[in-house]
Amino acid sequence: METVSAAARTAPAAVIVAIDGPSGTGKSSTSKAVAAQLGLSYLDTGAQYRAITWWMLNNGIDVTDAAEIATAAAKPVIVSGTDPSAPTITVDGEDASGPIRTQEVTSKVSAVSAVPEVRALITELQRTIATEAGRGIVVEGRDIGTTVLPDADIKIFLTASPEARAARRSGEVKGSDLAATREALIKRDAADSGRKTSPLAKAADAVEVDTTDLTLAQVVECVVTLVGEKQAAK
Ligand SMILES: Nc1ncnc2c1ncn2[C@@H]1O[C@H](COP(=O)(O)OP(=O)(O)OP(=O)(O)O)[C@@H](O)[C@H]1O
Ligand SMILES: Nc1ccn([C@H]2C[C@H](O)[C@@H](COP(=O)(O)O)O2)c(=O)n1
Repeated sequence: METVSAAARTAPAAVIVAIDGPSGTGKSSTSKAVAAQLGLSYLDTGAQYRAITWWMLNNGIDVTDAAEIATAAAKPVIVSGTDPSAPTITVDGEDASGPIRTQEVTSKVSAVSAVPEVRALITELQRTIATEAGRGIVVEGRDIGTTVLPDADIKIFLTASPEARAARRSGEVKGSDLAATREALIKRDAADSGRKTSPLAKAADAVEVDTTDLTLAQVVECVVTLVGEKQAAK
């Protein structure tokens, strides 16, 4: 007869939460808060694409040349720390959390992340991290529900008007130009939605949450409730 340990009998099943959406819809803030509240790990997949872009820029790779990007893609070692209260990202052992947020990286990341060889490597890394998260994980990005974790327990697609998203982003940087921020967001979303390989898209079975008129606390409560309902129905 098969024996089951006491720990295995009592341990709750790991829960996988996929949160996708365009830039500035609140994916990172929401995902971190939900993960912290539910005791889950957290993975910012955008940070991984930013990290590989930063490495390419630092290593003289022509980021307008897809073939050059593809050839170099496996060289950097990217490590993500998944504690929602202190997420980390290193490239070849170096802390990259600051440099990956520069304007230069933001303006180049869509081109680098569109290269299929980059996506294949980063997707594999993301799946390994999700598999190893003992209690479960909240993974946020653009293609998590459609491609990276199509069997996620719950998929959320966050949206917000371009005006609300631009206002949120402008609020982070003193003196920033609201119209220019809005145009930059729209341009990056168009590039991310228009690429051939796993574009930004809502999975057919994702729940869409429009955050335009919701506070961050309301969005977090909404997602925590949806996760709870899904787990209760299991
Ligand atoms: N519901 C909300 N109401 C008001 N501000 C919010 C809300 N959600 C997030 N924010 C703020 O908007 C900004 C962008 O949020 P966040 O970084 O979480 O978005 P994101 O979708 O992860 O963006 P990106 O994809 O560009 O990384 C942050 O300053 C955050 O504090
Ligand atoms: N799953 C993902 C996550 C991110 N990207 C790309 C596209 C984004 O413009 C960029 C930066 O993401 P952010 O830090 O703004 O969330 O990374 C992707 O292609 N797939």
